[in-house]
Amino acid sequence: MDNPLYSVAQIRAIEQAAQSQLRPLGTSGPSPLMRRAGEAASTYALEVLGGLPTGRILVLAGPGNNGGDALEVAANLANLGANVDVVHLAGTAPSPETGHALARAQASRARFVSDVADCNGCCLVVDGLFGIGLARPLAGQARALVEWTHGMACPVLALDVPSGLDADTGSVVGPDGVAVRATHTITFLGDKPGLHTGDGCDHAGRVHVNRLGAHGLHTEAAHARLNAPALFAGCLAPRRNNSHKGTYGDVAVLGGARGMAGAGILAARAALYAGAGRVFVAAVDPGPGLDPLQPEIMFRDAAGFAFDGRTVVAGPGMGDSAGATHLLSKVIDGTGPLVVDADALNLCAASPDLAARLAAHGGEVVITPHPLEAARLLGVTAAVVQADRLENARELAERLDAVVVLKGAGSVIARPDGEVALNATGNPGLATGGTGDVLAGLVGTLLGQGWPAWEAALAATWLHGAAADRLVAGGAGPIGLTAGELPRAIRAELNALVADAALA
Ligand SMILES: NC(=O)C1=CN([C@@H]2O[C@H](COP(=O)(O)OP(=O)(O)OC[C@H]3O[C@@H](n4cnc5c(N)ncnc54)[C@H](OP(=O)(O)O)[C@@H]3O)[C@@H](O)[C@H]2O)[C@@H](O)CC1
Ligand SMILES: Nc1ncnc2c1ncn2[C@@H]1O[C@H](COP(=O)(O)OP(=O)(O)O)[C@@H](O)[C@H]1O
Ligand SMILES: [K+]
Repeated sequence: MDNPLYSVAQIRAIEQAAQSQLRPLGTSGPSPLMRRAGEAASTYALEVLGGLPTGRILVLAGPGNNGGDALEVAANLANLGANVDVVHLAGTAPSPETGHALARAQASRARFVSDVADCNGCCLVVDGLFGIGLARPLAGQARALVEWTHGMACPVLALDVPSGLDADTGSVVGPDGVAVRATHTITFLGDKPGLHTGDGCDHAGRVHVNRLGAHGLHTEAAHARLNAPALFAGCLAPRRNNSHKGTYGDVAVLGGARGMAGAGILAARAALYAGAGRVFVAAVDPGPGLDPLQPEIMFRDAAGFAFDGRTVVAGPGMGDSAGATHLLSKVIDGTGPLVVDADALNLCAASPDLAARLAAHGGEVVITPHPLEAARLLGVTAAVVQADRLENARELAERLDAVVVLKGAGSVIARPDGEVALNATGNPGLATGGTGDVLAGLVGTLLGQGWPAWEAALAATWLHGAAADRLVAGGAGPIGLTAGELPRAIRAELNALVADAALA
């Protein structure tokens, strides 16, 4: 599988298998994995620094095997001639590997110091305090060290996982927890979901994976992966010459409540720019009747609108009136492809009956909640959702028998059978009103062209983020990026992807 992401439990199993495979036959001595981790991380540190530095390198080593990795790094870099300081939080029962690493570091030119008071001028911090063995929030000296790193302007290289971050969930451990904010993370044996969602997006920096030579051991199927065009490339197709607007699907946005017409228009514009054959706004209240900037969009009264045979994007600017609820229940009871977003999700959260009917919907369904909408659907708080985005997205997908896009930094795309993908495109420029409406319109267009829900959700999330990245690269953000700019950028990204796929 491309870009697999492994849970801590899976990494532990891989580690065990690798240890027995790599130990010399018939011996029970230390495995070479920690040595390899140390070598890989020292090489990567020099890459980050652009060669052997003249300045000092500070290595923070914790009590467990993550600390062992750090001590290997300290020994390696010192032996190469670097000026290395080590702060070591010694444990009471180090593993044999960590014992060896400590002896190597002590025998090297690395200087062991008791605190970081005279390390302010260093050119690199190596964070080897805690990895996948983090068991509780950081406190005492470990916490103080992490807080100190927050003031450093130099690169910070985390070993395996930024200390303080939960590798499974991407949340900082503890109600008032702290975690290292790395510029780079080198992660061992396999990539981990927590580095790519929620707080992980701010704490991991650039993620580099090193399998420590343990290839062929990743037999247990990872149920999470990083989203990438390869996962939906099979659905990308160039337009046939002998085609017409009917070939590319009708998208109807069920929205347009009084005072919220803009949300429906944004979803409709996204559908248009993503290539829908015909785009309607089926408005629950009398509204503008025209988008002067995009007169291609057709406005209809939702009450008399024929939703059958069309892909419905329900929710953007739909409101929660009795009329809106009635129309939503009508489209949920239909059989066509369906996107459920925003107000439509809140109505489902408030009505177990609607939610049950949604779960029974006959056609393809993608729901696109932000964390608060997901929380309402699950009957918990947004903080609970954010504390474990993967599991909550999975739970929602299973309950509603739908593909879920749990939005926010590192969007989680989940399938009812438990498969999950994390999306790495996008940036905080998207944290502005209306961008979710654009995503919903984009998903609807792909569904309307016959894409399965999973691929449509993967592609839409990837394209939406890539469009935002394109805008930022061109100077239109992240500050002040507007949702209305996204559709054209999505068009550019989609055409580029289709052209690439045609060449492949
Ligand atoms: N084994 C191998 O072959 C390989 C392992 N590898 C590396 O090992 C890492 C995993 O090592 P690990 O299992 O020792 O866990 P680690 O992350 O060092 O932390 C556990 C230690 O911290 C302690 N502790 C926990 N939380 C704490 C807190 N909040 N505050 C204070 N203490 C706390 C805990 O003590 P305790 O909870 O028992 O008090 C224990 O001493 C992995 O991420 C990778 O870097 C790689 O080299 C590949 C090969
Ligand atoms: N910090 C961020 N990083 C990446 N993507 C983000 C970030 N903040 C928001 N987004 C994306 O922007 C969109 C916001 O959607 P939503 O919250 O529904 O907004 P609205 O309802 O105003 O349209 C989602 O696709 C979400 O994933
Ligand atoms: K670490």
